[in-house]
Amino acid sequence: MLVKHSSSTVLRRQQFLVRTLCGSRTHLPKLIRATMSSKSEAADAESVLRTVTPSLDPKRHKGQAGKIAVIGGCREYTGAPYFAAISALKIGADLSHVFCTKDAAPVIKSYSPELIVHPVLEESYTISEEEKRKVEDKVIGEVDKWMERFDCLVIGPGLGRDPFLLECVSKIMLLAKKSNVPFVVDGDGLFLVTNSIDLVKSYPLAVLTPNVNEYKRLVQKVLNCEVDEENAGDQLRSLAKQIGGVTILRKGKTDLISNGEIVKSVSIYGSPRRCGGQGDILSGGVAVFLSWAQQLKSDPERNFSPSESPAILGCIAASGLLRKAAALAFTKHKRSTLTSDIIECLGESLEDICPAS
Ligand SMILES: NC(=O)C1=CN([C@@H]2O[C@H](COP(=O)(O)OP(=O)(O)OC[C@H]3O[C@@H](n4cnc5c(N)ncnc54)[C@H](O)[C@@H]3O)[C@@H](O)[C@H]2O)[C@@H](O)CC1
Ligand SMILES: Nc1ncnc2c1ncn2[C@@H]1O[C@H](COP(=O)(O)OP(=O)(O)OP(=O)(O)O)[C@@H](O)[C@H]1O
Ligand SMILES: [Mg+2]
Repeated sequence: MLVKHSSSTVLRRQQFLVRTLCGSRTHLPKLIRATMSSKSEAADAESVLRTVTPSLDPKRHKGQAGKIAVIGGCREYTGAPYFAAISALKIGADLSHVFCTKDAAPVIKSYSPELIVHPVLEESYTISEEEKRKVEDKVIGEVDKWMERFDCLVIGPGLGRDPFLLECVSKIMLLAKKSNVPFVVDGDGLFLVTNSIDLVKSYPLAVLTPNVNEYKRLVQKVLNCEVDEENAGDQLRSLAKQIGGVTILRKGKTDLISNGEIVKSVSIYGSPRRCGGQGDILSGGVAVFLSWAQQLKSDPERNFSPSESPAILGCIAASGLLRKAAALAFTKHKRSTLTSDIIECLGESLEDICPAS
């Protein structure tokens, strides 16, 4: 039988072996030294999922389990905002909104009647130079009407990179910060933030979820160096610290999470399929679990330690659930596993850990 060990067990064993064999740290082989100097603590994702997922209490009213808004969706991309928004609902949020361009809205609406879709964003090609200021005010006004009702935003899935649209989205980020609404920045939202890091700097309610390319660009821009795989945990911690303590979830074979203080890892076995859209599920999931963890934090009977910040807990829970659902979808669909198949497995995977009754 194949026995799997957690990375911390493996690390402890490596350290024990190395101490026993070499006696001194200076003699350690390079790879083991790198692992030791780049410590991250393996998170118990299932336990976090159990802690943050609320029970289905008949006394609660619509909205109390979370109101999420995705800012994304343009002419090219309609799948990404849909995946993020529908995942939020499938995990257990009560309401899921999408703010997208006028072109994308009918398409996203046609995927699902469950989503509330606002066709408010504009790309440069639809407006003249003279209209820009008026249109920007209108876009901001439309989003502002709703802002205080949201528990968390997901900014970026399928947003595209149109300069005028991104300018409007940077104003939406300022609105969210003014209202203390947490936000998850993903996809093209990270393109925007990497070029204007002040948009998120020192905002404790910001979570960045970069994939391999997005992370590389962030490291180059903020730390002015290349990605250092041998010291992955330490580098992530430095990056988060440099951006003023925002939370970063670095996606990959192992998901690494840091807020500049601690580094946690999630490496539950997921799926070998790398089809597009899995990061979008993750961003919707982080938004929901972060909102639930925020609710727990406001409970005076709960004593939160700094390592249990809602953002960190949200990232751990979403990563664990996505990986579990991806593994389940893969057992059913093998090579033809798609993002929609993984979304269909979110409920069953969460049920396995936190039964509804
Ligand atoms: N169905 C959809 O509408 C989808 C839209 N998406 C959106 O597409 C936009 C661009 O996102 P991308 O993730 O493509 O941007 P990236 O900058 O991550 O990827 C750009 C290119 O890098 C390559 N790449 C990706 N992962 C890599 C890896 N591990 N190693 C080496 N090369 C790699 C890809 O093949 C792609 O051509 C975002 O707005 C995103 O949200 C994606 O979320 C995927 C699904
Ligand atoms: N090599 C890998 N092995 C196992 N799981 C992985 C691997 N790479 C990524 N994942 C999982 O897939 C999730 C999505 O990561 P990915 O890098 O595909 O994001 P992305 O490129 O932003 O996706 P999207 O196509 O939605 O934009 C991660 O959180 C992680 O759990
Ligand atoms: Mg992505």
